[in-house]
Amino acid sequence: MTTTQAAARPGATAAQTEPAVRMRGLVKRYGNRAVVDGLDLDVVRGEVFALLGPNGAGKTTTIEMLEGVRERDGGELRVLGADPARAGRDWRARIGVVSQGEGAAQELSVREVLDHFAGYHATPRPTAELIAAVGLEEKAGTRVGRLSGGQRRRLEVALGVQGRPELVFLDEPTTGMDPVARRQFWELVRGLRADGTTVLLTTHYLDEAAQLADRVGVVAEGRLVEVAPPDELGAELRRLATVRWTEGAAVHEVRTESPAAVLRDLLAGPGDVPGLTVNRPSLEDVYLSLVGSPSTVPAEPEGDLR
Ligand SMILES: Nc1ncnc2c1ncn2[C@@H]1O[C@H](COP(=O)(O)OP(=O)(O)OP(=O)(O)O)[C@@H](O)[C@H]1O
Repeated sequence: MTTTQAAARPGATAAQTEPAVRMRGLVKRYGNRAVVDGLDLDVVRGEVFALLGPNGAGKTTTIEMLEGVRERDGGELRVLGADPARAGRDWRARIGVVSQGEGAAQELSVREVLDHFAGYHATPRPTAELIAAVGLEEKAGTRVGRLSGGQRRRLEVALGVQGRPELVFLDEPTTGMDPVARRQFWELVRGLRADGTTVLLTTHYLDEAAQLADRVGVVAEGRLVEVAPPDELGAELRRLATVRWTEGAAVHEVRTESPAAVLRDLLAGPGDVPGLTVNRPSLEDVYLSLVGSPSTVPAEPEGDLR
């Protein structure tokens, strides 16, 4: 595993420099199988952190242990300065949760549900503001049972941030949302971050992680494979560009740290260079490589320059 620490913001006080989330050797077992297998990670206050990983990697299990709804089998855990397994109601009021597949009361309208749950918070965000933030204005009077899956997801996101939590857990928050709703949600998260809220989210959308996260952690089989800002993930892999071109029926390919030099040599020759492309691994290529799936990053150069 690589870096798990992030720098504290300059000028932060001692209380603020304590990470929002601190895990050391976190373990969860089912039978004799560790589905979370020794996670070490700090999420600093005020950052947006995205956990990425294939289905079954252990992301939800990890988040549920952080929320205090699932017991851990080993390791140390501090969330907003407390052990989630023992923390009380005051602590719970400081966190917001959007979990997978939650269901709100079917018979109430969107506005009624939000008004109802507002009563559980000391200083709730106003219902109208929440409805606008998740783009449900046209559905404010609609019964929850009549909402589409994506609209219900938006309502769950609104409920998760209603109490102005210091720390928000968002487990696959945009699953089922259309592209417009997803972008609206991104704005909501950016607004939370601007207010100083710490956000820990899981997602299968790499563009979402790249757009939102200060850092991402890639989890595979219960272990953190790498932690880095999205544009630095897989730095080793990304150093290499792939230059491709064709000569007759043959496709040539060179992986290089200095594609400009390769291009200069190629273009110095007589005539055109058909099919010439230069590619660097995308975030998706890097991710696939980190989780051990076949990727589009070529293993070896298949051809020479001339
Ligand atoms: N109550 C349970 N009993 C036994 N195994 C469980 C239980 N809950 C989860 N698991 C197993 O733990 C592993 C991790 O599951 P988890 O839901 O944390 O993965 P995930 O990374 O969130 O996946 P996804 O991307 O599909 O949501 C999976 O193999 C799952 O089958």
